Amino acid sequence: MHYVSTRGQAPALDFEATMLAGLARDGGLYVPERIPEMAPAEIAALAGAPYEEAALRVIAPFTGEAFGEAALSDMIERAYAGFRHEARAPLKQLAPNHFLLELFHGPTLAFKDFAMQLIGQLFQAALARRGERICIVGATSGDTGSAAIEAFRGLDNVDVFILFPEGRVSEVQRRQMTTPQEANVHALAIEGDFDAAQARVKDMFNDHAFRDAVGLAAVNSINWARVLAQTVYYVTAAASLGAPHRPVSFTVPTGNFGDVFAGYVAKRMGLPIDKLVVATNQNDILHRCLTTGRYEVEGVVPSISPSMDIQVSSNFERALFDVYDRDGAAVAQLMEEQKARGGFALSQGALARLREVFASGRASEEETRATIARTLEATGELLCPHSAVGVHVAEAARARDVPMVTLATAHPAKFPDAVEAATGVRPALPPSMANLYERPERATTVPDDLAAIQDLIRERLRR
Ligand SMILES: Cc1ncc(COP(=O)(O)O)c(C=O)c1O
Ligand SMILES: N[C@@H](CCOP(=O)(O)O)C(=O)O
Repeated sequence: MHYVSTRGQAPALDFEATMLAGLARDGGLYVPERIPEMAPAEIAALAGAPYEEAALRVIAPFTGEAFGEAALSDMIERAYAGFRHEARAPLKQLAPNHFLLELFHGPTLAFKDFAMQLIGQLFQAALARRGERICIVGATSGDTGSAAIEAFRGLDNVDVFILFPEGRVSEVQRRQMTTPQEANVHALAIEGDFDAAQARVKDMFNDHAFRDAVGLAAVNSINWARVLAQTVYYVTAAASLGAPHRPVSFTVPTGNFGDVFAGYVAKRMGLPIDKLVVATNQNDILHRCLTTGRYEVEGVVPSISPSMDIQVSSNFERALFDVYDRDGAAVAQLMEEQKARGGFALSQGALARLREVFASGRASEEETRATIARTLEATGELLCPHSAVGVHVAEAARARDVPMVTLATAHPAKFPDAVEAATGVRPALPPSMANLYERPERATTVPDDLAAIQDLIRERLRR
């Protein structure tokens, strides 16, 4: 199995090299040369199967020769052993034909753990075999950072630098990143928003001398392995609702488009997904784009769902690659336009092809708060604000005869202020995090300046 860049100019790589590379050297994102398909009988066999078995069946065809099946199976077992729910990704019914897929039972209370716990294992196996060390630099709007730190803390062949937007993550998210005391963990508060942080990370990958000198690696959904691991829970959810014999739709709270793109991969593998509904908060560039055909970056406006406060949505590039018939030059030109002019117009054909798969909607702050309150009252389920954006959009988008699954992407206790303001109920952290507020914090504030951040990283690596 080989992977190609969405901008068409980087060499094709196998799975392990793709995972270690992160961003392609032409600035693009890696995608599989072809998507392996699952036969209907294979999908049906996963109904009720343990999550780990489904993960092995979904992931193995993408990893090729990189890991033997037994080794991959062991890594998957270890990755999910620390989840607090036996089903890993349980489905709960909210209303007739509307289900919630709870993705927050991992160690850091967000869906990121599904991929990060696994790629922690995959990285360690690859690095041990190669005798290499890496320097992870990630950007986060709150959840990727804590999940990455949890997966890589304390490893002696990995340094983890996480750029989070200063003052724009919840206190729990910040403390999850600033309280680990291991020397290989570096929490950096950038004076800018998530888009700035992600742009600086991509700048570092595009500075090939720096990239090679420090052994740069990616844990954002820049890394194909992240997207791949997130594909699994679409398959388990659909199979338990009757796939392949019954279509299912998903509503996905969306920011960087990685999670919903994982759903798209599942659809391409043969999962009978009717619609993938992109749910945005007031930072609604994706909803506007799917509505008007124009992708126009506006300034990020902070919201009560801060992890989705994103305007430059990295993985949209992967979807564009497909709807532009895998024409890397066309995608590179759109990305250039976005960088130079802050936006681009989709061709009519590309827009039509996107709309065949994706629908979209947006939730205002008020609608998000009202959904948290209403859902608690009607179902007893306490939603985090991101999941509430999803539920609000799903309620408008769902068809009577197709089950809708809304992804619950984080635990409400990560956003206690917003949840309490909406409901009067302050969600408690799980016991493992009970003393989070007492632990000492450690973070360095950095300007939104590439050279300054690179200097800091070089200096920390020299110590
Ligand atoms: C809690 C939560 N919900 C939703 C999202 C959006 O996911 P994506 O960026 O993959 O679109 C994020 C951030 O990634 C998140 O942390
Ligand atoms: N919401 C994310 C933003 C980064 O997304 P990623 O999937 O590309 O890592 C976060 O919480 O950090």
